[in-house]
Amino acid sequence: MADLTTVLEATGALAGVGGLGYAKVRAPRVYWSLVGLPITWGRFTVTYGATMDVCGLTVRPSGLRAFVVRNVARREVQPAPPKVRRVRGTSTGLRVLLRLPAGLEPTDVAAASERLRHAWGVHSVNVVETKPGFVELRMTGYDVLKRVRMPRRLRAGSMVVPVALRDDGTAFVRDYRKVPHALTLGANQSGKSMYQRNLITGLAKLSVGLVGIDCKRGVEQSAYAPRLSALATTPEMASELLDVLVAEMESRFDLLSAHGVSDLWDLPEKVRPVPLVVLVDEVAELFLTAAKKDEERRDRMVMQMVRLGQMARAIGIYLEICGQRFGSELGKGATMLRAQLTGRVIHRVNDKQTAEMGLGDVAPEAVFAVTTIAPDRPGVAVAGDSSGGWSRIRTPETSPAEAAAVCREHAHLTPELPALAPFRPAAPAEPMTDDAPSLIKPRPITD
Ligand SMILES: Nc1ncnc2c1ncn2[C@@H]1O[C@H](COP(=O)(O)OP(=O)(O)OP(=O)(O)O)[C@@H](O)[C@H]1O
Repeated sequence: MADLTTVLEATGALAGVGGLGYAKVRAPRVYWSLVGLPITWGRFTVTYGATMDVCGLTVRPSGLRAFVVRNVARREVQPAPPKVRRVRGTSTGLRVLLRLPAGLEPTDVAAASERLRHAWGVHSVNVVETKPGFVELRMTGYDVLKRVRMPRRLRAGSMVVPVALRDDGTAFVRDYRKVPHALTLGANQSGKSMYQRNLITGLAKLSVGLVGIDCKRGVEQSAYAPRLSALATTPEMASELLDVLVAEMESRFDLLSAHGVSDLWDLPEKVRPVPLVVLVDEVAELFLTAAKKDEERRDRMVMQMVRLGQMARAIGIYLEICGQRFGSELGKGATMLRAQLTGRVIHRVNDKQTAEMGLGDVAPEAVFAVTTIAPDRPGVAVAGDSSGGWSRIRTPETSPAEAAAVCREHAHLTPELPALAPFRPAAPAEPMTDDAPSLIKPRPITD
């Protein structure tokens, strides 16, 4: 009987270990919540002081403080680590809020993040300054970018779109009012289209007008036709569409000045024009010219895009440009346009020069991170903006059919914009399936 009990206990224990092993691989969130989080929390609590000490993150209090608080001379007080203000477990990691003492700054803690990661046995440690004097250590217990699951609670806003997951487990959002124009770069098969698809899926649900420029004959964007207010599929159409957008920008500025305001969002709601997001797929198709005669049109298009980039934020027209490279080889004005696109999402690229094109001017420390993106991780990218901050992100998998279905479902949100009506694409006749992408023809332009 005793033997049977032992066998049953051993079998139960083995099943438990097997179950945990399975959960670790197949359900890392569950494993983290049940096993990783309690262990890490305990390890953090026990070793915090010693770890901060060996990482050089302790400071000796000032003489005055030593005297007032402890009533002893400064040399008698041991260096102390930052005060822990809050510890919070999440489904992907552990968050610790620290109050930095005088003499320590956020960059000191960020510089030690690799050492902290090893000390506490977590996948990554990101350091975020939450307000002056406070930093949050965002630890992730496992590689959250391996299989992307977006957080349940997402930041919402009239022009905020969650697009991907950051490696600290938070959502990466495109906030058009904060970063109006953006550039997405990446080599073939790096995940640019997936990124655009996630973006469109989010944008389609908002009260915005979407304008597509896809000079690969619309292979990517034609599927979104029901939700597009305009679509250009050739450089000639794109040139005419950009002229119309610039004219729209000028008339919106007249509206602003008539109401004595300088920003679209300051207009009374009933007269406020709908914001527009202009999505340009494979920008090189617009810029490259086969013949001398095309150069004039190309230069005009670049100029119109630069004008939109410089001024259109105030009147709610936002640029979202995507390509494989974006440097001076694209011609006159290309780098001037790139400077306006301060949001950057750089996927795997073929050479360091392209990574520098993408991030060298806004977040130079992130250039190296781009060069380390593995080819077997499509969809992983480095996102940076002009604040100098950057993070690794990865989009969830969204199929073309899913994106097309969202566009169909929200077709009723497509605004009627008379100026863009000639460019309004006809919707595909059949709903698109994943196996059979359907192409639609844009309506011919009529005068
Ligand atoms: N976030 C992701 N997670 C998993 N797989 C992804 C992700 N992003 C992209 N992929 C896969 O990688 C492959 C290439 O993706 P995608 O078509 O988006 O790349 P691309 O950069 O647009 O390529 P191209 O320039 O050749 O059109 C696809 O098979 C896609 O399913």
